[in-house]
Amino acid sequence: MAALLEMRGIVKCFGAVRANDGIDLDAQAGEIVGLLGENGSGKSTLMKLLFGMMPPDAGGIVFRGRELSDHNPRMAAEAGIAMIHQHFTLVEAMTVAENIMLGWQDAGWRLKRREIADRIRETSRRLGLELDPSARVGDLSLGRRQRIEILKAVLRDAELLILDEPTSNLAPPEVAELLAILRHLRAEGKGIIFITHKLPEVLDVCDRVVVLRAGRVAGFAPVAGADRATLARMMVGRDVPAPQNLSGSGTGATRLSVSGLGGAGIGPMDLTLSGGEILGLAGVDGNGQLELAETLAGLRAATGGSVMLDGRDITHASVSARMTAGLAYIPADRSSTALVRGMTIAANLMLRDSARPPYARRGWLTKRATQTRAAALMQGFDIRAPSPAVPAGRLSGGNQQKIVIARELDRNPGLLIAHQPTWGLDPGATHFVMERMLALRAAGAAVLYISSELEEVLAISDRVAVLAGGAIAGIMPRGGVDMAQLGLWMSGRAA
Ligand SMILES: Nc1ncnc2c1ncn2[C@@H]1O[C@H](COP(=O)(O)OP(=O)(O)OP(=O)(O)O)[C@@H](O)[C@H]1O
Repeated sequence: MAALLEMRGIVKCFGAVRANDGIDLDAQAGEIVGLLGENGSGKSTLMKLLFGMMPPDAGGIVFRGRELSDHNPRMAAEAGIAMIHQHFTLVEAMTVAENIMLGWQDAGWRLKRREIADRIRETSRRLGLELDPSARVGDLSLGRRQRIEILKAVLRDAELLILDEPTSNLAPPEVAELLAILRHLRAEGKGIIFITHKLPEVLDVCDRVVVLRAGRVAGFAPVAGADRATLARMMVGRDVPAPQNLSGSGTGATRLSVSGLGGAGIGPMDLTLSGGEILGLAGVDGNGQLELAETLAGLRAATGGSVMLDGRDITHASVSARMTAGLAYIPADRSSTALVRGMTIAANLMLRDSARPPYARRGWLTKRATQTRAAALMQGFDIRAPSPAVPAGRLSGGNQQKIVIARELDRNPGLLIAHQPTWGLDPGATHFVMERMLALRAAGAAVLYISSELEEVLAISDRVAVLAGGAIAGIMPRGGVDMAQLGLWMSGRAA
């Protein structure tokens, strides 16, 4: 049987960077191909070329037996390829059905509202999308919005769906639902290219993996018989050990003391964190994680209670006063809140030090000091880019995240608030970041590690707390973790 998709010898360079360096990739109808690779290995670039978002420098694409060249996204969609973007192109004030209709007129479709609603209901039931045509998009979770994009693709008869890290912003139940939807799509004969760094997802749903490294195919294998260690080794080219969480005394003086803290979506809440301690905050996303992190970082106002850092009251302190007091913050949504995409890597790395000697003198950044520090951080954190002078927005997603992590960790903070710090990072980078958090702990810092990845929280924390409904449902020491109890807390059923 001819392949649904054949990409041959694909090359794409950005200046001196060979983002794709002669890549071959096939996909069949009715199969899920996992496209894996380290941060910056060329996955997104390859998919952008396939979808016609930019032209390759060399190579050929054959889709359903026809050569696809000089195409743009519209032509790719007409040929039967759909790209499910991470940032959705939906109008929030409109209903699901209205959003589906947008663009249909262009495609020459003339359907009555009722017929459209019927089609949506039928397809939604068949694929397990659980979408109500009359629901307002603004009221729907991220997972549901993503499903509207999948629905759009299916209703337009897409034969190949590209999903680039589709699970990174989803809560665990929604991840499981998405994987079930992918299985339905496969059963209907669709081809799927699935990019993810989460190896359990790959093992769960993919038929085959193709692994990229530095713009080339480093390996491919059927998923049957593979395990996490094999996949991680194929991606990184070496074994990725589990982080060693050894000492973890937590016996230092209290660094963070939160009492009766309230704000929009959270509280009142009490929390203490000692130096030399990592407190893992588990829980299903959307239960006040963002609100708590932003209130502690000074981006949202507290409406009650107090926050003390090293004995100083910072409840109403500005963001910069908190930073000066020793607080560092890695937000979950790094690309829009913590990075200035148009600014260089060096400038982004220096954002917090732009007024401090030796990096700044009389209000001006000193070029040599900043370049030297930026180059050192790029090396230390394995930020892959041609030079510190490249705009941050040109880096791969994972490398952009490493800029923020490097900047915040390098300041040797007394208190680090890390919200989903490993989102978008490959296994090697994830391991590295966890090791750095442990080093920070060993140096006496307090770390609040907020993550919906329970496995990570359990691996790194000295105590595990659960946030549910904007409140701390309970806290237990790492040694005595009771999974059943954790589950109850996470589901919001206190027991
Ligand atoms: N528009 C661009 N201009 C310059 N360089 C780019 C551009 N887009 C990508 N690159 C470079 O191409 C390389 C591959 O990037 P790509 O985004 O394809 O990686 P990726 O495998 O998707 O990574 P990640 O897992 O971090 O998302 C990187 O070195 C990146 O910096």
